[in-house]
Amino acid sequence: MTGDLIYVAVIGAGGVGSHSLNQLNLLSKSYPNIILVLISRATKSLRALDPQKGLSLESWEKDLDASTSPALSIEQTIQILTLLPGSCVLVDNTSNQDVANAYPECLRRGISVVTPNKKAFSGHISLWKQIQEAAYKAQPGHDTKGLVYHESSVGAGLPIISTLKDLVDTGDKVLKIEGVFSGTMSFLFNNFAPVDGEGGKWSAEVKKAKEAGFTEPDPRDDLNGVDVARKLVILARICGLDIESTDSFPVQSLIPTELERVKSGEEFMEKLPQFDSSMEELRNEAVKEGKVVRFVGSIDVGKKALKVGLEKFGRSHPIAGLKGSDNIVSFYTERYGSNPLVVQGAGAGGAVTAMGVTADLIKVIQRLS
Ligand SMILES: NC(=O)C1=CN([C@@H]2O[C@H](COP(=O)(O)OP(=O)(O)OC[C@H]3O[C@@H](n4cnc5c(N)ncnc54)[C@H](OP(=O)(O)O)[C@@H]3O)[C@@H](O)[C@H]2O)C=CC1
Ligand SMILES: N[C@@H](CC=O)C(=O)O
Ligand code: NA
Repeated sequence: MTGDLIYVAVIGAGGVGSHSLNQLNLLSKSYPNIILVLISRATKSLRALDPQKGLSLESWEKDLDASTSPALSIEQTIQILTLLPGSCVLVDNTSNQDVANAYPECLRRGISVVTPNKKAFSGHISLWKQIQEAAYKAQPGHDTKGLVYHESSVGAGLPIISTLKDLVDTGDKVLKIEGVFSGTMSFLFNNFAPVDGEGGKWSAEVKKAKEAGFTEPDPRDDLNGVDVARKLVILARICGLDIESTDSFPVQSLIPTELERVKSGEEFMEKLPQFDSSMEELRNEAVKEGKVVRFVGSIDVGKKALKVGLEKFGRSHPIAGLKGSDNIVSFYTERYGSNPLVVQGAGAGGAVTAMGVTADLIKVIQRLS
């Protein structure tokens, strides 16, 4: 399929970003009208000398490594995209707040946004409202505005946001959403407190989750429950609830009190083994009841009540039997009655998260073509 040129800028080339760039390379075989004009990391950037030709999607990694150009600010990136003579898409593969804060400006300038970054959609409600206001809608006066897609901000590539939007847009009434929303927490509890057999050491499992690329850049953002809280805020807002921020409801943190003030993620990881025994107590308490402990979240839409934290489950419960980094999300709605619509599968990891980003990019390209 061909069409007008679509200029793409990718910010962030880490665990998700590198897979996203490699998937973009594959995508460009079917959509030769895609032109990669820049890649930016926290420390360096790479710009196409000729924006009509773009960067090589085959050798982007080597070319970026060899680049001596400094990082670009989001303002510089917007400026570069604004001067291009066609449709532009910003792919934000960072967890950066400044980049997230700039989405309304991008959208107003007609730059579409595709991202797994949760910060914009789960931050203060005022930013969410600015994004909704600035994004394209099929209404007079909106024809020059950008599109925004963020499937991977909840459950990585799993179709959670698209499913919820379809339920809402087709007039179903969503009553409750509940499940396991963190790939990291799922991996940790599935391995630390398995249904069968011996579990590993808590801190060793945290290290493995980080190495596997499941955690946030700073794993404390997973362990303090905020990552799950962010996902719930996003889903609740799609259901029409005006949740002000992640501070608006109870969120259980698994960070030991003694480590709350530790400065760096590295120091935190170093000291975490000292607290393994308190997690073991938690595990043993559940075992005595014939149960396992898991980290879950729920949204009761009618009561506008969100909740994040530990719960115990019987060994035959679907949440107890999850494997790997699997998420499970159950949507209880009027149409689906007492048998919820359930989405389950890997909820973290570079490749599956980038899949959601690339699928969103395809939607944007198809709508712009
Ligand atoms: N990992 C996962 O399983 C999932 C991740 N996500 C989300 O995806 C996003 C990326 O996660 P992940 O790839 O794991 O994180 P990484 O830490 O691996 O990568 C982050 C990237 O962002 C870059 N970066 C940070 N700040 C800036 C900035 N100001 N300007 C330009 N580049 C910047 C970093 O640059 P440098 O390389 O120079 O450090 C790095 O390349 C996050 O928002 C995360 O929440 C969502 C779902 C699942
Ligand atoms: N750190 C997150 C990544 C995906 O959102 C998780 O573990 O779920
Ligand atoms: Na998703």
